[in-house]
Amino acid sequence: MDRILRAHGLGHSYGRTRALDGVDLEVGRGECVALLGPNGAGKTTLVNLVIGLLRVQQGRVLVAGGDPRQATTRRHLGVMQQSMDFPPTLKVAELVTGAAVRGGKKRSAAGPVLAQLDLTELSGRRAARLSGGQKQRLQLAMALVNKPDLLVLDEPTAGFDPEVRRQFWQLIRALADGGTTILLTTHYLDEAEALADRVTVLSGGTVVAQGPPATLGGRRRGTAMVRWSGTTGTEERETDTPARLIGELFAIEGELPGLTVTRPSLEDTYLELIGQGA
Ligand SMILES: Nc1ncnc2c1ncn2[C@@H]1O[C@H](COP(=O)(O)OP(=O)(O)OP(=O)(O)O)[C@@H](O)[C@H]1O
Repeated sequence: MDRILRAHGLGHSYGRTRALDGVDLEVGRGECVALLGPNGAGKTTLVNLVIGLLRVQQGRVLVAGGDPRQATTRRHLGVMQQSMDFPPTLKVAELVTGAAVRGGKKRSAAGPVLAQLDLTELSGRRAARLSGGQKQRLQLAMALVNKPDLLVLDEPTAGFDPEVRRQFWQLIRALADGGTTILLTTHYLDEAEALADRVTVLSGGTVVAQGPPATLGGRRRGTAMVRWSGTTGTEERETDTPARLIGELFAIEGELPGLTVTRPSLEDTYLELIGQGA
């Protein structure tokens, strides 16, 4: 697969704080990859290395084959950061046009992107006065106008109400389905599940799990817990094949009062992975 992002062996410290330690991350063309992890896991540090805001201390990062600290490589990136204040006088269309011109595109590139993100009617509005959800769409328009090879979204829905979050998910999903390559960070497991083809879970600066959302945690997710009331109290067994185990138990016990079968949810698995499980 054509890799748009290749990061290998990344380590990063702020003074004595080890923020990243030996992190590998790859994103293939057309993939949507989520970086999931609790506060302080190292997500923003990793993103800042990918977008060239931080200098690499240890390891290597290549975006579209180039060093993200170089202006020529940054042209391949579209970035939406956690918060952005817009200058008080600038209007929506001016900001998107400005972003196009800075990226070496024609001014006319702005129109289709404004339409795509449902911003055409807001073109003449001052950006600073938009609602949170509208500002977020504007930031996305500014990131997309240069048709980036990699779109980077750092906690794109932090602080939004559920409806705005869901609308934004639809937008991102449509972009992903249209072939845009996306790297996003999130605290929210449901967001990673809704959007990402692949999830990388960071905790304490290292990758603790990687894979499609449904397979997070590997085999543990498939493991079921079978419980029943035995003569000496509650009995429990872990198994990958609960139907077979129950059949065997019935054959021995004759009956299994209070029988329950539970599987860990993705949420349980995630909390366990980041060391906050029960
Ligand atoms: N500029 C900085 N100076 C010192 N320490 C920092 C700096 N930036 C981050 N850190 C520390 O590095 C670690 C990783 O932080 P980072 O912001 O990358 O995590 P994060 O996963 O993005 O967290 P959050 O979800 O809270 O944004 C944390 O311990 C944090 O306190």
